[in-house]
Amino acid sequence: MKTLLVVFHSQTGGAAAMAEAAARGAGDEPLVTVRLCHADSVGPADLLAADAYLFVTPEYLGAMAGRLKDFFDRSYYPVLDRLNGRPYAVLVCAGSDGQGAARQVMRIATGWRLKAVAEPLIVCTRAQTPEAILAPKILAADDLDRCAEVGAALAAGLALGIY
Ligand SMILES: Cc1cc2nc3c(=O)[nH]c(=O)nc-3n(C[C@H](O)[C@H](O)[C@H](O)COP(=O)(O)O)c2cc1C
Repeated sequence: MKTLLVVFHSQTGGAAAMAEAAARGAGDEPLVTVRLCHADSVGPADLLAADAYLFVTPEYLGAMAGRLKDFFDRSYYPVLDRLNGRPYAVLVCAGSDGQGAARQVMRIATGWRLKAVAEPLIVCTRAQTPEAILAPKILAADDLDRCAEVGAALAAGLALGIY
């Protein structure tokens, strides 16, 4: 049995919905156990115990969410050189951009020598006003389907041992 660790943070629900959709997609693969975890609740031991990773974050101020960054800050050196070659993907929920957050996560993953198995998937909510940005997010079904596909592809590759 292989384990896929999905690590996320979310404030208004968008990234949480993306993480849940990806976990659901991955969950269809019987040979893979999926752990869906908030970034605050996981650390180095959880990374070492998993075989693949999905990092899911909102973009805040051009960067990944601070709570996901804290997870990386706590975990980076304890697992350095111990995750080499394991597969991962990044999902970002953004208002209108998302590239900065994706780039930051990928840079850390490169330091860990993880292997990207997909381009970062960015879902934009198009929220522009303070009220819209702070409102709970309901994502479109096709965007959630795309998240589920990333989870399913990662889990299938893991089960088949192709990474
Ligand atoms: C403090 C703050 C900063 C934000 N900065 C950006 C940004 O730099 N780029 C962007 O595209 N969206 C930005 N947004 C919009 C969020 O990425 C968007 O609302 C997203 O849905 C947040 O994910 P969540 O629903 O999981 O909390 C920002 C939102 C907040 C609250």
